[in-house]
Amino acid sequence: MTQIQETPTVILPPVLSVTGVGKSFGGLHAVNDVGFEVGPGEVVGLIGPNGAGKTTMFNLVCGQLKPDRGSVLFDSVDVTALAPSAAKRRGIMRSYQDGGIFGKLTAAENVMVPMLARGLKPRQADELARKALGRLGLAPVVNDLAERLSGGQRKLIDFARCAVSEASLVLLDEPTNGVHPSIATTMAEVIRERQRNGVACVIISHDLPWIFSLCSRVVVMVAGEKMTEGLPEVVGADPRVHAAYL
Ligand SMILES: Nc1ncnc2c1ncn2[C@@H]1O[C@H](COP(=O)(O)OP(=O)(O)OP(=O)(O)O)[C@@H](O)[C@H]1O
Repeated sequence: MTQIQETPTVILPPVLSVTGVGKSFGGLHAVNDVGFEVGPGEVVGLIGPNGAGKTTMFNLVCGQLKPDRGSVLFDSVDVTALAPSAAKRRGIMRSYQDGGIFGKLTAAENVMVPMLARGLKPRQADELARKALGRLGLAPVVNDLAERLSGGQRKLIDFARCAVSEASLVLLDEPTNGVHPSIATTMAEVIRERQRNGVACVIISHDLPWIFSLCSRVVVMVAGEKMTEGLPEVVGADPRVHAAYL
């Protein structure tokens, strides 16, 4: 009789583990007792109406803000008290809602900065930067100063910078804002490619069709609290989520 051997299931520890995190500004609970996990190579959406606390949550994860309560573990190490530069060195990379780039540098130079910082030769960094920007439709403006470019183009520079990083966790804040839908599709392809290389990603977006098609799981925040989390199709059909957006 043939014996069928079961393949053992390997459960990898989460790359990011946020537990009971809270942050208040004066009397305002911007983030109130929120927890969620992100597995290695997982792409998770973070959605919610304006003022829900999503960007504050990113600031708490990457060390830009210190939580009043709770903990943030990255690769099973407590990074709650780490400075942003230390979090970055450990492998957490983020993009910013406003593009967060250097206006007096060219588009290519902006993308090169983190690559040079990690020791790549200028020529190699320049080549990779141009390639990443070209893929996002920015080939004609690679040599233009970032301050001369549109908000959408600056968002793409910020995205390209994340795409070429060696981070194992990337936090993207409204990456498709002001971006043409065809380029948003290319961005999703880039994120999936990074995912296949084991890079985990948390994405804040108000573009629900885009985020639902990309993520394996969606966390919903409303007024500083986690309302729910689950599969995109389940979250998308939840009347509480619809009500929160209305
Ligand atoms: N540094 C700060 N000082 C005071 N209040 C702040 C600060 N940062 C955020 N807030 C407040 O905390 C709440 C949550 O803001 P946050 O930017 O995290 O929300 P969000 O979900 O990212 O919103 P949006 O989708 O509009 O970007 C808001 O009421 C905001 O005004």
